This record gives sequence, structure tokens and C-alpha cells, in this order.
Amino acid sequence: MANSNGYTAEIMRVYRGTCIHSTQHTAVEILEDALLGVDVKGKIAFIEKDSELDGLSEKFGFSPSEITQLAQHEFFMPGMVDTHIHASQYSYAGTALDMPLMQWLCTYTFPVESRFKDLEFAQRVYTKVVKRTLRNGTTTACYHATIHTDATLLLGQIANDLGQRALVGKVCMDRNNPAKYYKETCQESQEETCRFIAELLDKKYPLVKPVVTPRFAPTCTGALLGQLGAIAKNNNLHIQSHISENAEEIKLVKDLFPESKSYTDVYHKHNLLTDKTVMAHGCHLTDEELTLFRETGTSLSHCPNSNISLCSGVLNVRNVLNHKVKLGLGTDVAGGYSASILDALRRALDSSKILTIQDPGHETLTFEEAFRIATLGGSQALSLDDQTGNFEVGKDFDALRVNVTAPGGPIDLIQSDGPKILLEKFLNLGDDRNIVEVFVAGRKVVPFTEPKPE
Ligand SMILES: Nc1nc2[nH]cnc2c(=O)[nH]1
Ligand SMILES: [Zn+2]
Repeated sequence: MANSNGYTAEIMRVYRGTCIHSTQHTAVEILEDALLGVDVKGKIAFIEKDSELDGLSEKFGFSPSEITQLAQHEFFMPGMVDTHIHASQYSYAGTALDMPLMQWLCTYTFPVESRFKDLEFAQRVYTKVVKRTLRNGTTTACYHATIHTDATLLLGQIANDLGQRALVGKVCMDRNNPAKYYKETCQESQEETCRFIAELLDKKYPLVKPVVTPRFAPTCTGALLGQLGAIAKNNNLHIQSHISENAEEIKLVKDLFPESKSYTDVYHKHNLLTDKTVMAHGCHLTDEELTLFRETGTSLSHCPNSNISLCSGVLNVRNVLNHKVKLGLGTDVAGGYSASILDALRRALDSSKILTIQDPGHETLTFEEAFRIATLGGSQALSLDDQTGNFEVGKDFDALRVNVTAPGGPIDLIQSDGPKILLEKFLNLGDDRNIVEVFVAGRKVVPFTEPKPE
């Protein structure tokens, strides 16, 4: 059946049940007894009230007997977006949290990242981190890998094979790294970035794209930053990096780039602030810098677990939102010890409450706002909100089927709670046991289906 655009939506699956998502105007919109249709391309064909069943089944040509009914304590929510995660640091997640950033990088991070020249090691770690994040409900991830092109291409292949939507970045760094075994020159960094982009794009993975990744200003010369800005511009690519995470780092950037007005200005001067740029942390950005973020369309990745674990700072999310800067959540594994965006959401709420303790006039982040930042906000921060982030017709079906009372799970329900309470309980108390199915672009990616034996 053709709609008014002449588009025939061939339906793959229809669900009936509670759907919870965010819109630009409403942080938590609840649709009870909704009918949600997914077409054969994995896109949302319709989301309507159950009372529209007859018309929908006629228009889209499905039989009511084919509908999959969600159970009483189940709901669909959009898949969560991790806007900043170091896939290469997953092996030591949960350890090594006893130093501030710059010392932590030299002591723990660079030695581990240097191991990714070994493709077998890379295969092992990258398979685990993609599987773990998918199980935790991360349907979209923006990954930092390492300086190694072939291992980073492997990460792209693993995300594609396991069905995760991903931006994947080969890390670039050409100075101030005392680790001799983990270094590249400016020319190597630029040439390998070009090879990485060309080879990844050549794979034509539908959901995996390259992201230009200067590690951060302290480990990049101005020459390299400028070249990376040009590469991103010429190929219309995403960009990711770190900014204003801790005081020592900010001081170093001041010394290294004395001609720049601010840390943000360093990236701006090198054409690295665009509407496809995401910067991690930003705990100490000034209002003037946030205004430049807003003007350039640059977004922030809020990584509260990492900010606390490395004693870096506390981001004032309310101030970021007031500046109308796009904002998503990041786990920042392994500076953040958890690979779960549910954890990031809880730390974001805790961080906001700490600011309220310090200043009772501070307007605390609500769980509804945190839900939006974890889903729609993340998709906006990565400029992927035309494809994912909520349940708008025409977007890809990236969704979690949540069962609040999953057997053996962490949540007990005592009374008959409504859907908003169920969402709140899941966000505060739930874990992967409650995430019974995960879909990316309509494909069920959790539970994993093992390849059939020959
Ligand atoms: N948290 C964190 N900050 C960084 N700044 C530069 N590199 C890193 C990193 O790997 N982790
Ligand atoms: Zn990081």
C-alpha cells in the first residue's frame, strides 16, 4: 500500500504495548497500548493508538494475529547513545583510578593502547566491548580506538558484524607522549587517517562511519590539528576529541598555544568545531566558550563517571543546557569505570545533586531530562538524530525492550505502578537483566545469535 509520497512500507513486525521516548518538547512521552510497525528496512513505519488497528492493518497489510504483544511490565524505549567511549581501554575498566588525568594517561593508558598493534589482542578486546555495550543497551557508540589503523578498521568490522551503530576513530597524536613505543609523526598521523577513512568508507557498512580523532590539544601539534580539520571538512566527517577536562590539562594548553584565547579557540582556529563535532568533558568551559560551542554547532559529551573517578571536575549540565549546546552522555571507559549508559545517567544525576548541595539555588537535573540526554540528546550530539534517538516515523528502529520485572533481575515491584514509575525504577535500579531485547535498525542484536555450526 502506497502512502501520499508513493512510498510502500512493507511491514516486517508490529508490536503492541507501552512505548516511552523523548521529543524536542517533552522529555518523557508515554504512549500506552501503542501499535508500532517496523518496515523491512528496519524503519519505524507507524506508531499509533491501538484504536487505529483496523485502518493500520488495512493500510499496511498485516493481520492482527501477527502482532507481538509486550507484557504488563514491559516497555520499549529508544536505544541509548554512548557519545564517548575508548574501546581500547576496556581491558582495564574498573581499575587504575588512583591518579589525575595526565599521570593516568602516561601510567596506564598509553602502555595498554600500544598493545593494539597486535590484531589478535585487538580482536579479543573489541569483540568484548561491543558485546558488553550492546547488552547494556548502547545501540549507538562513538569510539576512540588507538593510533593503529588496522586495529581500528577491525573495530569497525566488529561493530558492523554485531550490528551496533558506531562512529569509529583512529586516534591521532604527534607530540608530548613520553611513551616512545606509542608514537606517530605528524605525517604518519595524517596519512594513516586518510587510509583509515578511505578503507572504512570502502567497506560500505550501513551503520559504521569514521570519525576524525585528534586525541586532544596537548598531544597534537598545531600542524596536525590543522590537517585533521581540513580532512574532516573535505570529507564532511564527524570529529571527536577532549576538552577542558582538568585544570593541569588546561594550563598545558595555555602554554602550548599561547596565541589562542581559550582551549575552545585552539580547536576553532584549526577548523575542528563543526556541527558534526563532539567534545568530551568540558567541565571547566567558560560561558564564552559554551557560546562558541553553540555558534559552531559543536556538542558536548558529559562523562560524569570519569569526571569523578579521575577527580577532574563537575560539569554544570544546567548551564550547558541554558547555553543551548547539544549534549549527550559518555561512559569514557576506562576513565569512567562502567561501560553502561545507565551508570552514566545515574552519575549525571548525582553530579547535578552535588551542585545543588553546594548551591541550593541550582536547578537539579531531573530523571526525565537525564533520560532525554541518554537517548535523543546523544543522537543530536552525534548529528545522527535524523536516523535515531526516538520513535519518530521514518527513523530507524533502535530500541530496548525493557522488562522491569525480568526474572532474577534487580527490581521488585510492590504495587501496581504506572509506566512513568516503571521507567524511573528501571533508570535508577535496572541493569542488563532488564534489557531483554535490543534492536538496531530493526535487527535484533541482543540476545546474540551465535553463527550456526557448519
Ligand atoms: N578521560 C580521558 N581523557 C583524555 N584526554 C586525552 N586522552 C584521554 C583519555 O584517554 N581519557
Ligand atoms: Zn575520553
